[in-house]
Amino acid sequence: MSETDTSVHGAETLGFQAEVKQLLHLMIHSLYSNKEIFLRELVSNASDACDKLRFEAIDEPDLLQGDTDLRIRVEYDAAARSVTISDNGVGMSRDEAVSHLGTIARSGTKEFFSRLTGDKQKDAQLIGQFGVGFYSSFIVAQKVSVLSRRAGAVETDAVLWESDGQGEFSVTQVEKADRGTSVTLYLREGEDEFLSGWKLREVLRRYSDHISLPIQMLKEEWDSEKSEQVKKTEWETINQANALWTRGKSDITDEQYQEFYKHVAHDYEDALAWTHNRVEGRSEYTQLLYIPKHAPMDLWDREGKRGVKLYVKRVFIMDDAEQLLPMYLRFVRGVIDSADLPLNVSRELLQESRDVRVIREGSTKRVLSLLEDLAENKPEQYTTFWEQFGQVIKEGTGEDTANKERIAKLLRFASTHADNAAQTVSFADYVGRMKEGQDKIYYVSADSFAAASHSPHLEIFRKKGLEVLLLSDRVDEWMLSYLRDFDGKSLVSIAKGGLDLDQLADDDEKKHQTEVAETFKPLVERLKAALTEKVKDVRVTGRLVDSPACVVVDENELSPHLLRMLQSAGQTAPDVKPILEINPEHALIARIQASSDGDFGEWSQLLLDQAMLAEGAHLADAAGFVKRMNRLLLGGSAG
Ligand SMILES: Nc1ncnc2c1ncn2[C@@H]1O[C@H](COP(=O)(O)OP(=O)(O)OP(=O)(O)O)[C@@H](O)[C@H]1O
Repeated sequence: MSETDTSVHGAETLGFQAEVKQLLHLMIHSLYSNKEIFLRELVSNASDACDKLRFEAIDEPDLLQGDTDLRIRVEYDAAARSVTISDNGVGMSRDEAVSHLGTIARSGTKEFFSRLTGDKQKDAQLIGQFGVGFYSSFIVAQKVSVLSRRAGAVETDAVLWESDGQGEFSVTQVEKADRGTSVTLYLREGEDEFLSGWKLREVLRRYSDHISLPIQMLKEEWDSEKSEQVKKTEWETINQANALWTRGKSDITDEQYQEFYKHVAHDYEDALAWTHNRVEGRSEYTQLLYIPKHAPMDLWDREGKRGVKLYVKRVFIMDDAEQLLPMYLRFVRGVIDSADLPLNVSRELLQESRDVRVIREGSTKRVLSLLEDLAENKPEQYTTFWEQFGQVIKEGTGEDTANKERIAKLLRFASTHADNAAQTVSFADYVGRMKEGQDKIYYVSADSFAAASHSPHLEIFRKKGLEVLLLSDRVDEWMLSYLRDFDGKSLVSIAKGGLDLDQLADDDEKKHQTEVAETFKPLVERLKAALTEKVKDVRVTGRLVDSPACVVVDENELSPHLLRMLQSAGQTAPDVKPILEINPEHALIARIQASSDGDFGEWSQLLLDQAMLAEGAHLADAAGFVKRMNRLLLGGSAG
């Protein structure tokens, strides 16, 4: 928070929050090559301020005080070397100016600062993602003055906020004849290019044409006597000044769509893709929804910002209307403009509204179609999307049962096919590569990709050339509890239950397995007796090739990986004893079989412990394991 320093002639000097100072410094250095964005940001703020006023005036029409033509004006003064952006929007009170223009109160702030690297280019991108906003004024201005009067406040109760962007700002109570905000930038040395009507018009048209309010500048005419452009007293509107989403698709260029995205999403980068539709019939609404290129800083913050902007008949109602899209599409940004909702709709009302339910279902379908289109026709873009938002989409399998099948088709996994961590395999790819006789989709889940891809359970699959999906995202186990099959093929964990690869084994193999099980029966019984408290069962397996043993759990039990996740989340997890499976072909099994009764207990324990370790478990008695292993390595006896 800011702290009060001095109070001179009614002006109060306050310090910026530490993060603001840091951000200002970074912004000036990292974003200089794209300095004209300050104009976009200030116009965007002015437009938001007008939207807010229009919304507040629904309940309190007096706020408009007869001045109902909301607009934004841009002026320059060559002599004073200043540019001013003014609006007749909602304005700010003194306290609002202090907190909005002196601090950053946004979720994801901590995360943002922790990710800065000092590398100009990378940081510029991060700042862009974080949102540059008002502070971008200081890229070109050595001093900024904000004069503002809150709608509803009296003339004498306006505020003048001033700063050179160095660490402090001052606020003074002043008079202002009309409502709204004027931001004046006193340009730095060398920034004179913005003292030109032509240049300002060019930048405004490029960045702010989508703004639905008129953006006005004073008319200029060429004076041949003076040989210069001369300003008139009349204002002219330099943008189209109608809401972009109400225009026909063919009247909007990609650049205009992108600039509008930056305005609604407060993003600095282009969007990855968008979908724009007008829905008519029983429910009438327009949606313009975008998928960003980057996950926001607060994607995993439950309190984080989400949702789209809601308009009712072109009147702005609220930012972040969460009810308009399901949680797993929380990264989508954009606008929904309803013709059916009442103007005084509240957040509570949104929760119960049938119209909202219809909009939500319709919008979800549109976003899914957009993603399907990317996946099919623009695979590179889909890869970008998946890297950023894949884990969130997986939540949809549990959250949105109605669309579960469509969501399942959008999922991508790592698998033993490419054997790297990139999640590029769809269920359809997997099914297309299934072996003859294979009727299941196999997967293994672990705490990390490395643990999954080194799982001993994979050995027989690798040997037989059967593909296995390698799952290691935190959300995977949760997803699997909802997603049991795909296209009629059940999803089967290779670490659970007695693996039934019978259809894939030939007669000789089957015969061999039965014989082996018979031969090793006595050893199995000995192991069971030695590990009686620690395992549920011991059996001979055909699933191992290089490892001597592994642990599995029963089909209907929670996997060890899931149990560990529950424990680390502080939940009480049931006590599940594993089943120890041994590889009869392994030399270590032969060694154990030959060990004396005195050593057998130690060997059994060692076998179990190493199988647990390979599975990713933490041993309760790791020191005991090490001692035991060393003793046995040196050929000693249990003593
Ligand atoms: N012209 C204005 N009229 C009224 N309030 C304003 C105006 N400009 C800025 N503000 C207030 O200051 C706040 C901070 O503005 P700033 O541009 O830094 O961030 P933002 O618009 O919230 O987000 P972003 O940084 O992503 O643009 C705004 O949210 C708004 O409350």
